[in-house]
Amino acid sequence: MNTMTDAAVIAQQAPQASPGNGRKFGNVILDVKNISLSFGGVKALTDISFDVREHEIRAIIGPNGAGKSSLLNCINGVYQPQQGTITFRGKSFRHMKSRQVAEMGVARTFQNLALFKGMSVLDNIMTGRNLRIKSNLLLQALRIGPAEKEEMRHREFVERIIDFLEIQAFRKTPVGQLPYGLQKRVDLGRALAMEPQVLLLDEPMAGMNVEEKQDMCRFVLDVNDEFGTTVVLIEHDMGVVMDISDRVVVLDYGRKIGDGTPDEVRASPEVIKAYLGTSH
Ligand SMILES: Nc1ncnc2c1ncn2[C@@H]1O[C@H](COP(=O)(O)OP(=O)(O)OP(=O)(O)O)[C@@H](O)[C@H]1O
Repeated sequence: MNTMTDAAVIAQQAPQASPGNGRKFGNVILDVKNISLSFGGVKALTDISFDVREHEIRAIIGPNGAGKSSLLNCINGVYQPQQGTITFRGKSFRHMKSRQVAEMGVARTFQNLALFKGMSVLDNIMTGRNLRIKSNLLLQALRIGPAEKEEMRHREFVERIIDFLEIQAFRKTPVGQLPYGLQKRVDLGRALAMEPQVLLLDEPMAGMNVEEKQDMCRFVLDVNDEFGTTVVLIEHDMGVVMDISDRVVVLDYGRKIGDGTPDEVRASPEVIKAYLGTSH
């Protein structure tokens, strides 16, 4: 999306009822406090704080290089911020491994897909169940006793996700043969297979055509609505962000310059300036 289009959406769209209106949120499930992250001399994030409430759809936006992915990577345990804390369901951490974060109930999708291209849709989504597989590797390999029953249960769960995402026709298709929009949907399915309480989506609509974006929006809203999953998403498409988010955090040069409902954020002169002043 070009500069004027982004800025135009932020500044000129007629204020509408926020999608947050009438929606019920729970307590704070994720609390990011005073996070700072540097790579050598590059300050990727400076003193970032924001919270996410249960059942909310929370967007993180900002021009290229603003620090969005770095922030998601801190929440996810991929990056370890030099300062600040992240509290997830009352448990605080700064240096947590990705696997531990995942075990606590946080799943994510990736900007650049992290799927096994040669494996089927079903097997890719099944990899999302790994954290939940209890039986040992030998029993799994031999598919005997409790391992067989457990695998059946996981397969049933994965089939439900496949139905939910309307990708039944591609169950056995190697992921690499699918159009990009469907690959993104499989990536969402893999994250959903973890039964997350918080789903982090890194540019879920990137590279999609209009129809694919509409489908993905619907799935994100349905996941949030039907499973009550809290969603934190990075997205460049301002129309999408303003349509589906309850609250929006705005970053620029690693600092937070806005935080509020879509209406509040798009009325902010600082946010408008950040978008007009960039080639993104
Ligand atoms: N692993 C890294 N090593 C060094 N610098 C990094 C690393 N990751 C990010 N940065 C720097 O941190 C800053 C923020 O980058 P980040 O990727 O988080 O921004 P972004 O908002 O996600 O950008 P984009 O919209 O282009 O994906 C940039 O200056 C980037 O060059």
